[in-house]
Amino acid sequence: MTDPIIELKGISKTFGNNKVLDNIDLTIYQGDALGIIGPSGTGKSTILRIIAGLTAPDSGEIYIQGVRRKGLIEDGADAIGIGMVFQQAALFDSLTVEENVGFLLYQHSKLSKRRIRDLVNHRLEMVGLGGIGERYPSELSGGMRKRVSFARAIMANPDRPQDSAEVLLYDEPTAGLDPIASTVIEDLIRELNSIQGGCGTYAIVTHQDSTIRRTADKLVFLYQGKVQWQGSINEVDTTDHPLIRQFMSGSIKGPIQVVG
Ligand SMILES: Nc1ncnc2c1ncn2[C@@H]1O[C@H](COP(=O)(O)OP(=O)(O)OP(=O)(O)O)[C@@H](O)[C@H]1O
Repeated sequence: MTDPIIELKGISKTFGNNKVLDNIDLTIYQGDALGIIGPSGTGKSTILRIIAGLTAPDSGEIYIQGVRRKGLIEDGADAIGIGMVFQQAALFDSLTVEENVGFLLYQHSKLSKRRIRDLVNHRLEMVGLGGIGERYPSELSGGMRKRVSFARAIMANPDRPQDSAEVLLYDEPTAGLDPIASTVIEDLIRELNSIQGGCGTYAIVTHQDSTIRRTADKLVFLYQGKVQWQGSINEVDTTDHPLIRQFMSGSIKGPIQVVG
């Protein structure tokens, strides 16, 4: 087994009266392809935001490569870069694709415009969108916008390699996509996992069966604030854990309360 790259210890988070995460322990190892699954509203996105340093837990500790994180990501950089691909591509509509992908480099680096353009083009090629840098997000399909947001998440500054994302967090990257567009994104997630300059470790939140099966090696199942089950992708079909059986079959009968 490789070393832990991210460790959550005793993480709790309450919104109002809603205790969303209740003393959660979770470890992500170098090279993990971890799927986080569970019914709606069980705190999957919240966990990703806590790992990314965008949301503070109420209690508990977060270790990044063995170093305890203090505060949020804005309070100090982690030892490794952690990138997040959001459910909505979250691109700036008034900027071109190139300006979106190179946004942080244009804002914060001393690299020349030409150098940034080359780096952006390379990333766009990695996601299969070479040559579209001049277009605006409104001119792209939903799947293309997601791929552009991938390119932005894996953008690296050669002057600050420590800022490159070593861990990527995907929040429902295939939600709302047709099955073929989903396959393109799923393949991309896997490819980024293996190619040089990609992101070797990732966690993915998804409801889509194909995405669970094609992108995750390990799974954690969240429900009622707790990690209720962990296992490999193969075990998801063989375990007789009642929560997993109900969830994977989509049955309304079982221990998971049907909301609405
Ligand atoms: N900033 C916030 N303020 C108040 N409540 C919040 C906030 N963020 C999340 N919540 C609540 O916390 C709960 C968990 O939300 P979260 O988005 O993490 O769930 P999820 O498992 O990702 O859900 P889904 O599968 O539907 O996307 C929900 O009840 C949500 O309404």
